[in-house]
Amino acid sequence: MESFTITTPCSSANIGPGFDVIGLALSIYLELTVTIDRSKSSSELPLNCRITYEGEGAESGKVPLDPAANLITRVALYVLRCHDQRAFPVETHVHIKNPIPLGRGLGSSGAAVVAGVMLGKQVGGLHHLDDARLFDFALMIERHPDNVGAALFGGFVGTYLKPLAPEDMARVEIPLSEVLPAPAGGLDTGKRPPEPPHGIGHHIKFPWAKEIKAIAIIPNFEVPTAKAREVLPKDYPRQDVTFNMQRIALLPVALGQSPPDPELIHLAMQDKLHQQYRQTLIPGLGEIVESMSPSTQEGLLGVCLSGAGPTILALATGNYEEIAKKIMSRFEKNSIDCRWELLEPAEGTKVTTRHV
Ligand SMILES: Nc1ncnc2c1ncn2[C@@H]1O[C@H](COP(=O)(O)OP(=O)(O)O)[C@@H](O)[C@H]1O
Ligand SMILES: N[C@@H](CCOP(=O)(O)O)C(=O)O
Repeated sequence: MESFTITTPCSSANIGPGFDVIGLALSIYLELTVTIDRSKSSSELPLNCRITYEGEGAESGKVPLDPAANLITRVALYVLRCHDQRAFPVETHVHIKNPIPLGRGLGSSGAAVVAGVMLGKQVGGLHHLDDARLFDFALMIERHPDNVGAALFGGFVGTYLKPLAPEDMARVEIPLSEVLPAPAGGLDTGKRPPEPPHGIGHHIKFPWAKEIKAIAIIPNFEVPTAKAREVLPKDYPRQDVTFNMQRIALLPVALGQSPPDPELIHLAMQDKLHQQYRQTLIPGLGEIVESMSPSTQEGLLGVCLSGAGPTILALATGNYEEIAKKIMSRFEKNSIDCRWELLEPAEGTKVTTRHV
């Protein structure tokens, strides 16, 4: 029996001005425990794989257990099929433990995609795939690099896409439905799926001041990221773009400096490219971002929408509960219940092999 565990952190993307660029891996971990019984020569299981699931959304059955429909195993199959392996090894069991809330702006899908590419690599024995190449595979599925970059590499990262040659660009623009075909019969067309071009995405790690912790205030409703991207405009006024560029030039320096400078961080976390448009989906967002500042709240550094929301991320050096409760009370005015968690920067995706 072969057994290994894949651990992938959740992430908060954007951190204010860094729309689709900046990501922060945080300490809630998706965990896959995988066992493969190599003594068996055939399997009755669909695609040779059995999935069990515990954690967020388990009771509502939101996460499919069919390996042709589950995001993690579909991504693993994509990696396998790009290497001419049609299914999982015979008798593969994937147990998913997922404490990352779904559709809340904490990168649950980014973590699932990264865990999926790593699963494909491990079960397929594709040891030549290094993290840079796994990033390419992840970017064929989740096409903004901030969450997957943070989930794969860990820490506080800036991510960027390389300008691609026209033929490679065409491959990256292939509709997602062809990269990850619809479930069941459609999934195995017998054709090799489109392989990612090499070096689509890159990242750089920024320092993070040890004093800074992240408070996640998590409302009890979901905002699917795809929906939160639809409300964004296609074009932006030049002054709004300049506003964000000025702040993004400050942000990585401000969050790396020890001791942290609250006024500088608060300024560096302002945004004009996504938050104002997403207010329509997240009642109270505008008021929360505008009303919370270090000058009126001891310990607070800055507040922003986490990813596409609805979670609010507050960075702070103390008074965590007080800050969380203030933000929660603003949501309560709009009849929204929340919970909160105190998180820290996390390392990237890890594989641990066990001998059973
Ligand atoms: N562990 C998981 N296993 C399978 N699917 C998952 C998992 N985590 C997330 N997903 C899928 O991703 C969706 C949420 O993605 P998204 O709307 O991008 O929100 P976010 O990434 O902010 O949580 C879920 O509804 C589910 O379909
Ligand atoms: N840059 C993306 C980040 C989405 O993050 P998620 O955690 O909400 O999936 C965006 O802002 O759309």
